[in-house]
Amino acid sequence: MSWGYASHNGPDKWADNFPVANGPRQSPIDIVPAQAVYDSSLKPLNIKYDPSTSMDILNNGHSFQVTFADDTDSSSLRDGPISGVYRLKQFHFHWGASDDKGSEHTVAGAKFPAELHLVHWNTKYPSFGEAASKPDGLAVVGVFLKPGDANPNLQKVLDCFDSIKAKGKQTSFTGFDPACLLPASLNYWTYDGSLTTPPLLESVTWIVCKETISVSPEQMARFRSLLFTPEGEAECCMVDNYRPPQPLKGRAVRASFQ
Ligand SMILES: NS(=O)(=O)c1ncc[nH]1
Ligand SMILES: [Zn+2]
Repeated sequence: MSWGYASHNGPDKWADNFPVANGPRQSPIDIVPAQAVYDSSLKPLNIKYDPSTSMDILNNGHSFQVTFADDTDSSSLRDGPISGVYRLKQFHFHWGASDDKGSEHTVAGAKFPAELHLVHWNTKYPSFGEAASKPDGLAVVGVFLKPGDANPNLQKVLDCFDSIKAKGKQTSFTGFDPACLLPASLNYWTYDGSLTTPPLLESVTWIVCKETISVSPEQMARFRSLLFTPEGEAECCMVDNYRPPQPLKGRAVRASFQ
């Protein structure tokens, strides 16, 4: 039985196979801006991505992800709340069956229809796999999607959904610069957390942007046209692939802005 987002294998069941699900630094969380502490020592995010590192786009049965070549530092994240260089490995999204839900982090209880995650690993470790088990191993930049005008940069990703509709489908996706998915302002909240999917490893420095990017209703419909299921199986729409907020357990959330 593998994990998923249904009632029989979803977030409430993950602790059965992944006991860290009840750990001290789980993600996502509800971010309460009024309780975030402004930290003037936090640096601006230093993000440099090289479009030639984008490789392919895959439906992995939980989300879709765009994977990057991470054998050099050419697509990486520096500064912000982290030390050293973290390489971009992949980005993916989480979304809902309707616009009233879908994000993993919430802001003073407010949910967004979708959330983008850009996953980076600390190059002080030899690989993503190694880094994923270390408390300072990963850094994920989160961006909320807000209903509004169509997002032309997002459309480039959505246009190849016909070739990755079912679980396991993959297609080439080169020359894409994920920086075009970032909001104009890189003001952020940051806290120590975890992967929001099994194995839920407590190795993530979360960097959640305050500013949102736009997505149109038609574009949200495209997200919801993907399938959790492989070809040949009864079709199950890929929707509500988000984990709800987890207990803060005394953690501080810092803000890079006043
Ligand atoms: N959703 S997440 O960014 O915490 C993640 N990345 C890889 C596995 N899970
Ligand atoms: Zn994610």
